[in-house]
Amino acid sequence: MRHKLIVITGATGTGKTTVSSYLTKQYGVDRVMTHTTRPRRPGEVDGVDYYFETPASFAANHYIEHVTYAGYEYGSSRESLARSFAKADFASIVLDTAGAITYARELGDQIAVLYLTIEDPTILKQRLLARGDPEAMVQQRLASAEYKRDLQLPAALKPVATVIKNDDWPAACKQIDAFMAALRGGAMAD
Ligand SMILES: Nc1nc2c(ncn2[C@@H]2O[C@H](COP(=O)(O)OP(=O)(O)O)[C@@H](O)[C@H]2O)c(=O)[nH]1
Ligand SMILES: Nc1ncnc2c1ncn2[C@@H]1O[C@H](COP(=O)(O)OP(=O)(O)O)[C@@H](O)[C@H]1O
Repeated sequence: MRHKLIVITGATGTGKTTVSSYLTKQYGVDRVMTHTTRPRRPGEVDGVDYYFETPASFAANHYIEHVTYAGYEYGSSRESLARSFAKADFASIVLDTAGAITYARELGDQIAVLYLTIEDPTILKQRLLARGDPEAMVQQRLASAEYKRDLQLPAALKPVATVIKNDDWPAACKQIDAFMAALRGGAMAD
């Protein structure tokens, strides 16, 4: 069976990290760790949620792609991807839509894309505050061009993305389960 990378993308607060954890718990999908210069949120752990970097240490790594999102740097490395594939046949990675487009172009049919969306984005603010994000960080995030951009599924991802509506978590799980059944069926047949 070939390795598959599930790229999870969508706007801040739509549930990307939650979906990634669900895939790990339910399906043993290993999450590819990425690097960031963003400060840690309460409860986040270095090497578990991200590799937290200083601007200098961030610049010293080698990335498949890297982006600036709401004023901070984020990047993903080939080494992290190889580490996940050594552990499991399926891996996931959480990316902004710019990163997802790069992965779709570079890795072709080795990836599958989940695009997360919610009907009423105004409730995202409450979700971010409930998650424990500082108010100032939430304001900065929701005002960013990247956040606004990621509220729409980019045209380049339309042919490869499965849209998951995450207004309601049990309903989202059903969509993810259907996606995994199709993906595992397809990967077995490869
Ligand atoms: N392109 C790219 N995006 C990343 C990477 N790591 C994280 N991101 C994205 O950066 C954005 C901001 O992430 P984060 O600060 O954790 O905020 P969150 O989306 O609110 O959880 C999200 O869209 C992440 O998916 C990466 O290595 N490359
Ligand atoms: N369907 C849902 N209904 C209510 N809250 C949710 C739902 N999905 C995720 N959340 C919560 O919303 C917050 C943001 O989710 P998270 O997975 O961190 O988003 P992202 O990684 O896309 O920024 C978290 O506190 C999470 O527990």
